[in-house]
Amino acid sequence: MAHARTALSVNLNKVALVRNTRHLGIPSVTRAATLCLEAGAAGITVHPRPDERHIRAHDVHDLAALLKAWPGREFNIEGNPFHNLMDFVRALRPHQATFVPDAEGQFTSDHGWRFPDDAGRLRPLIDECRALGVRVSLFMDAEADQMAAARAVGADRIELYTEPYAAAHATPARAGQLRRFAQAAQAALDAGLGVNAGHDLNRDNLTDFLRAVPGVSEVSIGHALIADALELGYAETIRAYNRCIADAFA
Ligand SMILES: CC(=O)[C@@H](O)[C@H](O)COP(=O)(O)O
Ligand SMILES: NCC(=O)COP(=O)(O)O
Repeated sequence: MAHARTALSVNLNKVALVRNTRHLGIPSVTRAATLCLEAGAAGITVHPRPDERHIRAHDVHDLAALLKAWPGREFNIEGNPFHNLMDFVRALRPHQATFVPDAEGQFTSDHGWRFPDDAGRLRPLIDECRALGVRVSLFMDAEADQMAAARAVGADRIELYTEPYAAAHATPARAGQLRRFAQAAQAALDAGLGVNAGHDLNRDNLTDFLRAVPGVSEVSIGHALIADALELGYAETIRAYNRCIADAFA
C-alpha cells in the first residue's frame, strides 16, 4: 500500500536552550517557529521538561497561539503525562501529545514505554486526551512485539525511538537496525497504529530510514536540525530536510 509522505515537525527545544542563557529573549522561539513554518515545516514540536532547562511554560502557550494562525500545521507536545504534560494538554489541546517515560531531570529521552507494565496507568490518560480531541502517540523502542499492546491501551500512534538506528547508521550494524525498525513499524501499522519517529535523526540518516521503514507519518527533529540552522539558517535547513524526505519517496 502506498503511504502518504512523511511530515517534518521541527523540535525547538534547543532554540529555547540558547535563549535561556541570557535575559534578552533571543533567539526567539516563536520567531524560529514562524521561519520554519514559512519554509515548509509541517509542524512544531516541543518537550517542556519539568526543570524548564529549555522550553518554558510560556513558550508552550505562545506556540499554541501561534499555530492557530497556521491551519493544517500541527503542534506536538512531548512529555511525561505523570509529570507536567497533561496540564498543557488540558489547557491547550494540541493536535498531538507524545507520551515519553522520562524521569524528571533526565539528560535526554532514551527509552520507550513497556507493556504490560505501563498499560494500567496510561489508559485513563490516553482516554482523557482522546476525549479532548488530542491524538496520542506513545514513545516506544523498536520492538515489534510491543505494538499490539500499544494499540490495545488506546494510542493513535507510536513514535519509534530512533537513537539506536542513528548510532548505527555509519557502522555495519545499520542494516540490522533498519530491519528491526521496519519490523516494528509494520507491526504498528498492522495493529492499526500510525507511526512517528524521532531522536537523533539528521540530514545524513533520514532518507535511508524513510526508505527502509514503512509508513512513517511524521518525524520530529530538533538537535541536529537546529545545529544545521546555525550554519544554514532556518529556511535553507527546512528545505534541506524536506528534500531528504522527498528523496525517500522518489
Ligand atoms: C522524545 C525525544 O526523543 C526527544 O525529542 C526529546 O524530547 C529531546 O529532548 P531534549 O531536547 O531535552 O534532549
Ligand atoms: N521526538 C524527537 C524530537 O522531537 C527531536 O529529537 P532530537 O532530534 O532533538 O534528537
